[in-house]
Amino acid sequence: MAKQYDVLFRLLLLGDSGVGKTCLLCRFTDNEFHPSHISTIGVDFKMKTLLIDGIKVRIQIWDTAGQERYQTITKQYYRRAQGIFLVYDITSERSFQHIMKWASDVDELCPFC
Ligand SMILES: Nc1nc2c(ncn2[C@@H]2O[C@H](COP(=O)(O)OP(=O)(O)OP(=O)(O)O)[C@@H](O)[C@H]2O)c(=O)[nH]1
Repeated sequence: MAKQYDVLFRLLLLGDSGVGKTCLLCRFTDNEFHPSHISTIGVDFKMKTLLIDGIKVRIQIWDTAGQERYQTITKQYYRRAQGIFLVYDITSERSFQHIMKWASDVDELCPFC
């Protein structure tokens, strides 16, 4: 059976609830947009495989809940990530200001990320 991928990258989306993390992920993996906001519960993930210079690169993107009540769960995923996207809503200054808080959580839990 042919190998499904050559390399795997695990990436993580972080940011306040409602900033559009799930929408970004759906657009990237399925090229779809769903206007309703259904809050992510805990963590979810999607994958996409790209062919780059003949190498099959599988990207596994973990979509985390922005709501504070799920942070005990979501923080367990920081260390496993090889890259982290900090997401904010360009129409919400508050969500932009909170990026500092998300970044400091990452620094604390995952200093070598
Ligand atoms: N106008 C506009 N609305 C967007 C865009 N991206 C997302 N939204 C809307 O923003 C809302 C929240 O999007 P989600 O992707 O569910 O937000 P989230 O960050 O995953 O939220 P949590 O799962 O609660 O952390 C939805 O109602 C989307 O329709 C965008 O680019 N433009």
